[in-house]
Parts: sequence; C-alpha cells; structure tokens
Amino acid sequence: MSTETEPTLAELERRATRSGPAYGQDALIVCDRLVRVFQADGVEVQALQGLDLLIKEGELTAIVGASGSGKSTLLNILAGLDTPTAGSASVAGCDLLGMDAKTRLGYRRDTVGFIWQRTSRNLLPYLTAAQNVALPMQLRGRSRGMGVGRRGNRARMARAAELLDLLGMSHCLDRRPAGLSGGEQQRVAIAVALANDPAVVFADEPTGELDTATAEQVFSALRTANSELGTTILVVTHDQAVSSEVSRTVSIRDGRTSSETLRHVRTDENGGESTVSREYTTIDRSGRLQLPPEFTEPLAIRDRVLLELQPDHIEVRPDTPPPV
Ligand SMILES: Nc1ncnc2c1ncn2[C@@H]1O[C@H](COP(=O)(O)OP(=O)(O)OP(=O)(O)O)[C@@H](O)[C@H]1O
Repeated sequence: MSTETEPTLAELERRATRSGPAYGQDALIVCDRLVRVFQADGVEVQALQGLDLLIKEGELTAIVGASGSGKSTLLNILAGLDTPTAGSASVAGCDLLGMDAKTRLGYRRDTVGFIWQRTSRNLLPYLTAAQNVALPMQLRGRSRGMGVGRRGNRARMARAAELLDLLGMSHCLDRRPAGLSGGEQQRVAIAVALANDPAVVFADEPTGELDTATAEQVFSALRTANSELGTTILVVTHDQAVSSEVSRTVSIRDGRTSSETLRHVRTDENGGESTVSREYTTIDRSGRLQLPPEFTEPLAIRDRVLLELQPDHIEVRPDTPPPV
C-alpha cells in the first residue's frame, strides 16, 4: 500500500494551471479530442476519433473531407443538435456539453446562425426576403432593444434591408423565395443567419445545389459578411475546390483533422497583389502527425519512419536497413 498522501483537489488544480495556458483559450471555437461513436445494427461506427480544432474569432474557414469523414457529425455537435461521446466542445464560451434545453435554445437563437444546403430549410416560402430576414429578430423578442409594435417592426425591416443590401440583394427585398434563383435564395439565407448578429455562422454545403458561377457569388457574400461584419464563419463541404474561396481550409480524414491550407494576399514592391497558399499537416495534442499518402506512397513508407532532429526542421526517412 502506498504511504504517499493523495494530492488535494487544490493541488491538482494548481498543477494543471502551472502547465501553461488552457488549450484554445484564445479561440472562439474549441474542439478538444472530440469523439462520437454511433451504434448501427450492433456495429460501432467511430465518426469522430479525437478531433482537435481551434478557430479564432473573425476567421472564415472551410472544413473539407470525403464522404463519411465526419463533417456532418462535427457540424451537428457545433450546432447543438448532437452531443459527443467524449471530449469537449465550446463555441463563444458556451460549453456544448453542459447546456440544458433552455440554454441550448438560446444558443441556437442568439449565438449561432445556420445556412443549410437545402434552400427550403433556410427560408419560409410565404414570406418575402426582407420578412424572412426580420423573422429571427422578431422571434428573439425585445431583448435587442428594437422595441415592440410598429416601431419595432420598422427597425427590424430596416436592419433586414441593410443586410440584404450588404449582400447585393437589395433588388429582392419584396420577393418570395419562389421568385428567387437558387444562388439568390442562399444569399438571403446568409442574411437570415446574420440577422441576430451571431458570433458564428455555420454553413452546411451551402453551394451543394448550385453551379460553379453561382457558388462563387454565394462565397463572395460569405466573404463580405466575414470582412464587413467580422462574423466568424465555418463552412462544411466535400468540395476540395472551395480552398480557393476562403483563407483557411481544414481537411478531415477518418474523424480527425489531417491537414490545413492557409491563403493570404501578398503585395509586391510595385503594389501588385498575388495570392499565396501554404499547405500544412496537423499535429494533434498528443503530437501525432498524419503523413499524407502523396508523401508516403512514393517512398513506400508503411509501419515506421526514422526521425532526425535538425536545427530548424525534422527529417523523416523510410525505415531502410542500417548500413553494414
Ligand atoms: N446516426 C448515425 N448512426 C450511425 N452511423 C452514423 C450516423 N451518423 C453518421 N454515421 C456514420 O459516421 C461516419 C461519419 O458520417 P458523417 O455524416 O459525419 O460524414 P460526412 O463527412 O458528413 O459525409 P457526407 O459528406 O457524405 O455527408 C459515417 O461512417 C456515417 O455512416
């Protein structure tokens, strides 16, 4: 039997604090070792296998991945529609695991906005574009100080018109969804998602039903919302080409983040602008690194590799027999 006394809770807390800043303390969205296991016909499916993700306030990020990689599972958790089996997730300081039904409702109404792939899920067919945008403000009630009655209604319609104008949709204020193209409907849906000034907007395949040119217009509206209003936006899609539309793309593979592409605009000495993109591989919180098949396959790397620390990089070599 051990003679050592057990550390007190205060001591454990002190040790935890001493180990440095908390994971993701400056991020708006924090996913920490998220696991989601489904049971289907007696078979266990691990949709998320310890997914780590940090998103800072003001970022416009796309999550991409093949079918079945876990994108919808992640989005459902972040949207407050599902809870993880293990791990933790928070959005704008809201702990997504510890919410009761009332808090969850408030979270979905005030903290986050949604754009779904099916336009019919985003807009009510019997309301005009402006009325659709005003509706979430009305449902939120008086808390935002827009007042009640006619004055409140005027204030809501004015804000709806402002948002639609920002997204290049001022010509559609009084049209119902049936009188709008698919791309126009999605741009109105962006205004609806922004109506209550949410901290984050989640978009699930928002351009899935659109052709390439129209999809570009929708992404341009998302970029405007991000740059003009500062709203953090997370788009989930299986379309890898979306990388050219956003500044950060995070790839998911087998329920974990695997790689990232960051893009930024570089200005040369003559004022000319060009876009530079860089690809990164993600290291998870345990130091695990996923080597992409484009790197492992040509070198026949399989079970293990040789690592060598250099002053400014790490060398990764195939496991060849040592020289005799
Ligand atoms: N409710 C569920 N019950 C059982 N298995 C599920 C459930 N939801 C998702 N899965 C499984 O979890 C894995 C991840 O699914 P998910 O829908 O998150 O992937 P995805 O990347 O969004 O795919 P897609 O692009 O096709 O929508 C898949 O193997 C899927 O079959």
